[in-house]
Amino acid sequence: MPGKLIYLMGPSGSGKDSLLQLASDDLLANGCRIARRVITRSAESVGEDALGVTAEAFARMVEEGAFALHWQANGLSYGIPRQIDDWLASGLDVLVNGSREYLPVARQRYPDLLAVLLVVQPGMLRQRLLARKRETAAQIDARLARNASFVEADDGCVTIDNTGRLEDAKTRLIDLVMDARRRT
Ligand SMILES: Nc1ncnc2c1ncn2[C@@H]1O[C@H](COP(=O)(O)OP(=O)(O)O)[C@@H](O)[C@H]1O
Ligand SMILES: O=P(O)(O)OC[C@H]1O[C@H](OP(=O)(O)OP(=O)(O)O)[C@H](O)[C@@H]1O
Repeated sequence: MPGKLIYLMGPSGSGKDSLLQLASDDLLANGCRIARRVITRSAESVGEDALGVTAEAFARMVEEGAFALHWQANGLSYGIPRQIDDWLASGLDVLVNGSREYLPVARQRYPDLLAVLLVVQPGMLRQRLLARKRETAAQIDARLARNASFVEADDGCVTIDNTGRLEDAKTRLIDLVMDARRRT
């Protein structure tokens, strides 16, 4: 029986990377792999367990068919390795740190994916992005402006609120993943 693709999205600063890091052991223990992204961001500033590559290397990987999914945002290119298809075929669930903009394309390729939207109370994103100290003030403004173009949630996705403790968001994520597995 194929596994389930869990597509995690949320505005920049909502806590996707933090949540995946905190939940990684429990996800693994529950038969869910986390896809390691390839990003055209320097290794030092990747800030997650991603592979940083040059734009040229990324373009080559696209040509070679290295990615199951790939998109561009925030001036960067992101790729999800094809390996996820082997995991899914072998019955493992796979969690992807995805893009809200790219969701319709991802849905075409994986019609049964579970879309999960991580949200925080308005006003808190800037605070969290500033605390992260990865982007410049201008980059933070651009990321906040980008949010205006997305609806908060639709019928096709479930939400996790990360306004409070990250530990609570993790509990909700694990529940969702286990529930999705039971229904597959
Ligand atoms: N529940 C939380 N409470 C307080 N700070 C948090 C929480 N979740 C994430 N953060 C912090 O917010 C910042 C943005 O989180 P991050 O995981 O990088 O978000 P994203 O990957 O969605 O852009 C980081 O500095 C992180 O430590
Ligand atoms: O279409 P959107 O939903 O806006 O998403 C665009 C991209 O931004 C995030 O990446 P990244 O990890 O670089 O940014 P973040 O850490 O600031 O969330 C997200 O994971 C997407 O790859």
